Amino acid sequence: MENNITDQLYVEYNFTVQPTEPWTDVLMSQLGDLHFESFIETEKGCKAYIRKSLDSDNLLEGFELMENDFVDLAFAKADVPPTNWNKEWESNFSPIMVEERCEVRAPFHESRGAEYDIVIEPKMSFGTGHHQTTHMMIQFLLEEDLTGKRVLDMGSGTGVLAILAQMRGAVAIDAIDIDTWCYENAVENVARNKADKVEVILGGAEQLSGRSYNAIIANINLNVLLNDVKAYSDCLESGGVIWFSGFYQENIPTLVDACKEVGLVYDSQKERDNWVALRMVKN
Ligand SMILES: C[S@@+](CC[C@H](N)C(=O)[O-])C[C@H]1O[C@@H](n2cnc3c(N)ncnc32)[C@H](O)[C@@H]1O
Repeated sequence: MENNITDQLYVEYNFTVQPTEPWTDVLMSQLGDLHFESFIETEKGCKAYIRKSLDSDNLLEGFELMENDFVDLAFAKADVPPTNWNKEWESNFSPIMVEERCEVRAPFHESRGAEYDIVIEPKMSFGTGHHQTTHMMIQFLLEEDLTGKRVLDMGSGTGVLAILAQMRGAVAIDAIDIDTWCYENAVENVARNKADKVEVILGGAEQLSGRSYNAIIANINLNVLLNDVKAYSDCLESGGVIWFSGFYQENIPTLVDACKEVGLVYDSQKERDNWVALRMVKN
């Protein structure tokens, strides 16, 4: 399996975005919904990568941003030569430290002995702690006492937040992701960090029926959160906490309104470069 994952074939879409602000961020967020797995910002927009097996000639037909009058979008695409993603990461991935307490590093980085030392081999999955949203979720988890709690990490990516939840005392953690690649990668990272209370599950909100949690982590994107917020709330116990991220400051009222409808009350927020993370509590 290791070789299959490292040597998958990818297609690169090189996007020109006019104006780049704020549209490159919006574009990357929306491409995530179309199964693009990683992004590199460029001066003129971004490069986005999708597995060749998920690409098609008409992939972007009907894509909303292409028809948006406020932004000019153009792209060129090309096959990426077979790549050893482990090697790529070795040259690109620097360890990060959050609040001087939680380090997220790759296996080839030496440990600095942080209170929470998480080893992640991200390959093509989201969640190295470098992204603003992951960083804020780590901060929230460091502030919360999860002792004895049952936790859901929805949209778990590399599994970094589920692993941290166990380190913070959670006794049962479900890490659910809709993407097969993320699922496989999270299984590996959970084993690597000996996070034996984390169960990795492939799927989306349909996996939640009959489950119940004391706390939920959901770092995904606005569309998915709005669509699935009721399912999340339904499996959160009264008094439970839910953290959301994966959207911008301007989206807060929309999400808070949708939360109100399903009994979730605003508590507090964090911001990083216009990205936001919210802490909400269930009535
Ligand atoms: C922004 S990443 C977050 C990864 C990680 N939790 C972190 O904080 O770094 C969002 C993840 O949600 C997953 N995802 C997208 N839509 C989803 C859905 N409907 N249900 C579950 N997971 C989803 C993606 O595959 C991706 O891994």
